[in-house]
Amino acid sequence: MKYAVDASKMKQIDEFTIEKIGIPAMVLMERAAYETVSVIKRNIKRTDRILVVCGTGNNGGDGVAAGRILYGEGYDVAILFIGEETKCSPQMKEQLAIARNLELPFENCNKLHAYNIIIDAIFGVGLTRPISGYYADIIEQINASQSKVFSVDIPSGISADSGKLMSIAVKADYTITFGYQKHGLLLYPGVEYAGKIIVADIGFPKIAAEQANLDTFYYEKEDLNRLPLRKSYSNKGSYGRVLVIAGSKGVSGAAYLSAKSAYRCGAGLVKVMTSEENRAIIQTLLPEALFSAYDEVTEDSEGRLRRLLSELDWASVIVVGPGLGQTKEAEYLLDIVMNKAKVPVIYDADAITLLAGWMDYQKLAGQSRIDYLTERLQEQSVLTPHLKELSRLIRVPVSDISDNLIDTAIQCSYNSKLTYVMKDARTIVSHQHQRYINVSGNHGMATGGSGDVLTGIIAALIAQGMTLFEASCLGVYIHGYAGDVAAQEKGHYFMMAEDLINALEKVLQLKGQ
Ligand SMILES: NC(=O)C1=CN([C@@H]2O[C@H](COP(=O)(O)OP(=O)(O)OC[C@H]3O[C@@H](n4cnc5c(N)ncnc54)[C@H](OP(=O)(O)O)[C@@H]3O)[C@@H](O)[C@H]2O)[C@@H](O)CC1
Ligand SMILES: [K+]
Repeated sequence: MKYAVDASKMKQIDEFTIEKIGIPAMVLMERAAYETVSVIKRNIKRTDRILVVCGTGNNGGDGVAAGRILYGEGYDVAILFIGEETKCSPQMKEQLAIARNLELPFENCNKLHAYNIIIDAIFGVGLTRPISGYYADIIEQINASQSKVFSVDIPSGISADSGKLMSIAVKADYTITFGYQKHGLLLYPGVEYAGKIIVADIGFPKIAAEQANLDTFYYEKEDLNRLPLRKSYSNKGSYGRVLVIAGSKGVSGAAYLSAKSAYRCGAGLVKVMTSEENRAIIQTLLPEALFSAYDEVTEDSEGRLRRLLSELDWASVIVVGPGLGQTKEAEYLLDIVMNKAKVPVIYDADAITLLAGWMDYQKLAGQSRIDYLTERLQEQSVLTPHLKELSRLIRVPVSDISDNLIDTAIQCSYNSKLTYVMKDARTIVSHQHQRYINVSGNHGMATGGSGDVLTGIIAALIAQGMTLFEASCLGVYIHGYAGDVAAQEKGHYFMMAEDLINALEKVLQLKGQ
């Protein structure tokens, strides 16, 4: 697990390190410059011509210092300073003075074509507003050039908070970022502008991060070790009972995919509760699953309710929604789950659309939709909307959500015990004040049934004892990782949901490696 920061958390860490610990800003800057140089040297040739493009802030200072170090080692380097010198930060002023004392060449016009390596040190985490004028012209020229581009801390023009373009941004081949990953480098489109990202340690002490209360993290391969332990002395009862309430007349795929994924991720028992019509197909495709029909014709309504309640009591975790439809029947089932379930519930797909529809007809008496959900659903609930479903749920346009993914996640879960899994190219899992940004996965996963697989994986992890938040974060990571394996084996066009389930075999075997 690694933390990622936004601009304000990074500033808190900087300030604490400089002011409370006493490490001078220039020391940090020199270390940042050395780390930058070390990455550059590994990726260029001695004969290359290097142009360092610097802005007025400390990002520019890092760039000038890196240029000076390379110059000292005999590289062919020039500095292009853009901006007004009177506006420079104190450290940038010092770096410029040092560079001048050493008679580093300064380029005073933008002859970018004469250089084949560009160090982008125009803006870092201090970028606060859209870029225009001369700055935008230079960035355009950098992007049009054939040069290899190294961005210092973050590609200039990418918001460190959201990953969005502040009108235009440098397209880098490498980004050397200091101390911590930035939200903007993990989120789209920032990811695509950053190229290969190197997180460099420049000596921020641990205590600086602790006092900043870092609250956003991501997983890497070693986090697969978080998978629940399996004991040699155990039986199927030790690994939980997943009840998948899913599917409708003639719609069995979603229920099948969810249930199979739950089994493949280690759940002890999985029961599919679906329409009687799906009995034959589910029992043929997945004979390991128990079966229960929610529309048994021989039952009267009381008998049916009794059986539904006993199924809810049987389960240690419930999935409701995949392929369930939005009929009266589906509403009835959802209503019972919401009111009677005493175990964790994952609300997915049609269940989320039905919840949104209910809220449309309710008089919420000034209560926000997020607060209504918090009050109405059991604390032990996970909601897994993709952005369109989330938009219907909280009545915020998709474009606003996608422009403010992290802020939306904070709003949803800050005053709530619910866990939100906001599914997108970078899925965000949010629970109270913590957020997880998922970095596994690829566009090949944008295929029917992919979400049903995810739901089954999360359910299995909850069934095996993980908390809802942990299970959601790890479930999303595993799902994406399986997508990466499937893409490697089958290709982005060809792969489909069943391939994700098959790829789980390889992913789960990575635990302990
Ligand atoms: N502090 C530390 O300890 C360490 C910091 N480090 C480095 O410092 C970087 C952060 O430095 P920073 O805070 O000085 O901000 P930075 O990104 O250089 O840009 C701010 C400048 O840009 C300007 N500006 C902003 N938007 C603009 C626009 N649209 N168009 C035009 N101008 C615009 C803004 O001007 P103003 O808003 O004042 O008009 C200001 O002059 C960080 O990313 C890392 O690389 C490392 O050395 C490690 C130690
Ligand atoms: K930069």
